[in-house]
Amino acid sequence: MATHTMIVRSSSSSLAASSPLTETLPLFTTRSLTFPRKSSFSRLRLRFFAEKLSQIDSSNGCASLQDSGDNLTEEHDTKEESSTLSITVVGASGDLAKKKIFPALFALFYEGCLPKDFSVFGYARTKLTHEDLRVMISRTLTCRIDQRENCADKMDQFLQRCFYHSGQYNSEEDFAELNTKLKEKEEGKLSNRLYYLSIPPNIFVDVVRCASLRASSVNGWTRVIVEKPFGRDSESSGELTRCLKQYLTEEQIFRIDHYLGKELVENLSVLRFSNLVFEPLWSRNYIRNVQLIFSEDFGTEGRGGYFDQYGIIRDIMQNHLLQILALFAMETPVSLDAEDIRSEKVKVLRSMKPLLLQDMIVGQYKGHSKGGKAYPGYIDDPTVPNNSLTPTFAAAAMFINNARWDGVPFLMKAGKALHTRGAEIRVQFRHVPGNLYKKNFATDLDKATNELVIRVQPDEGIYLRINNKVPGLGMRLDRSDLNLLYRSRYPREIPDAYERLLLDAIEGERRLFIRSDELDAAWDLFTPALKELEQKKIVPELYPYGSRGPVGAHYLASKYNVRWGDLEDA
Ligand SMILES: NC(=O)C1=CN([C@@H]2O[C@H](COP(=O)(O)OP(=O)(O)OC[C@H]3O[C@@H](n4cnc5c(N)ncnc54)[C@H](OP(=O)(O)O)[C@@H]3O)[C@@H](O)[C@H]2O)C=CC1
Ligand SMILES: O=C1O[C@H](COP(=O)(O)O)[C@@H](O)[C@H](O)[C@H]1O
Repeated sequence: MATHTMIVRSSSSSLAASSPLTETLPLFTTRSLTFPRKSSFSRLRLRFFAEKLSQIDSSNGCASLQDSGDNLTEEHDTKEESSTLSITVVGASGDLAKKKIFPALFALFYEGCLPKDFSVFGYARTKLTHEDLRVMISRTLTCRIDQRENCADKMDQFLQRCFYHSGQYNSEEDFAELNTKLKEKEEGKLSNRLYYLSIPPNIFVDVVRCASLRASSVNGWTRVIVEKPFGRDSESSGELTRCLKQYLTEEQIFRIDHYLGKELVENLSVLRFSNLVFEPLWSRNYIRNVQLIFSEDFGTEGRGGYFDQYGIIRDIMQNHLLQILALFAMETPVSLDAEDIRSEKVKVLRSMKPLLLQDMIVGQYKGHSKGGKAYPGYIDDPTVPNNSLTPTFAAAAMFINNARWDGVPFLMKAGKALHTRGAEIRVQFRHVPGNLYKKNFATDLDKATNELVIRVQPDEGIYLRINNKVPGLGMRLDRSDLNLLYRSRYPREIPDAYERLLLDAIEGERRLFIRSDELDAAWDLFTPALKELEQKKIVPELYPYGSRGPVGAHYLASKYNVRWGDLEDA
């Protein structure tokens, strides 16, 4: 096994002072050290692997190390014994914390992915006791596989490690008190601290300042996961990054885009780069268009206050869909290392043309009654102004100015309160030149093109639409699917995106987090059109709650000779 020797410095007490080096290998103090070359495979995963290998039938979460070939060293074990991990969820009383973060932490604990010595702190202004927090959290914890043994015991054990501290987000004193409580739990051991900012963005900087000055680790690493939105446009995003960097190094900032943690999005690179059949087709020579589609069958219920400031383009397109696009379209990275992958993503984003207003349409849902039930319109939400022009739906056509993708439309569509919930990538291939069977398709040769669909959610799957002879004496063709349905092929439940991302942040793995130059490139693509949209006060096309969205999306697609694949499926 290849090894690598380096000198590792001890980390310092301030968040900003923690160097990339100490970030990478935080558990070690000044000395020369030999560690496995495959450093992205963490000690936690390795330990889990070593302990559970014999019990696991198929890989999931921590067991993903089965083929790593790395060995555990006694040194690693000893270091882990003497270190602690504290995870502080800031905004613990909120929706995301309850729905996603605490359940993901429990799932990691349940799967044996957290270190032996960890504690979870909730921090928010709401006055709660430890017990109140535990009761609140316990309502949303589930065991991955129902009836799995020890689930109730595991929940109790997890809840006993959860604590609460009430404080203001801009109070250094309150964070100093938090620091005292964290230290009590850390019992003088080497302490690593992870903060999850599950709060509105306008208080990110206050929290980072207070945590940095008063509650960062003195002898281990301190990392901060920042939830989106990262600004509203290029300027505000740049300003946010600048402010955060007064207190944190880039290596300490983990900008989360939870779509990158979704199984099928992670699989994109595997599909492309480890199958000979796809990569040769992955260009303008064979691909006619690519569609990135997101839809939700519910409105902004309860989140109108946030949503009205941002709208669907900033909420979904500029981040989730654009990130998928970057992974889809990037060139082969030099390696699977975070920096190599992120550099390729930046490159492709910077090769894209900024979105033009004429290549975009916007919509907003209106109230609708169906089956005796009334569904409210967007502006019926009391937290949304009556005259709001905020889009709850948008479609856009984007282009990449490079040799691989020149002229290929990348169409995005995202909407709330539509007829269904789903997220998918659709790749429509070109026509077969001189198709011998064209008479079998009547006049619509478009119907004969192949389509690859990567269904991110729900019911994860990948299918390739091909033309096939219908069995029989005649020569009739139909389109059939070569179908990889995850629930049949991999019956284990798929981990939630937040589990993967939390584990990565704990391990210092940055591959699935957004680097600041990626963020800048992403905003540069959307900022001009967003500004124009708002300056011109473009009125969104209304569409009924529960419908397929505004008809403008079809006109936009047909401008580029494209049909939305999801509608053909319907
Ligand atoms: N909810 C979701 O599904 C998703 C959320 N996000 C992002 O995650 C973060 C958290 O989201 P979510 O949990 O929905 O947010 P919430 O609105 O539920 O806010 C989280 C907590 O922050 C505190 N808070 C809320 N508003 C303010 C305010 N104006 N000033 C100070 N404190 C406030 C409240 O705690 P207290 O009053 O107790 O201090 C609240 O419980 C946001 O950045 C959001 O954009 C990202 C993806 C999905
Ligand atoms: O980031 C966000 O994502 C959710 C959708 O996430 P999913 O994992 O449930 O698909 C969306 O509802 C929300 O508006 C947005 O902020």
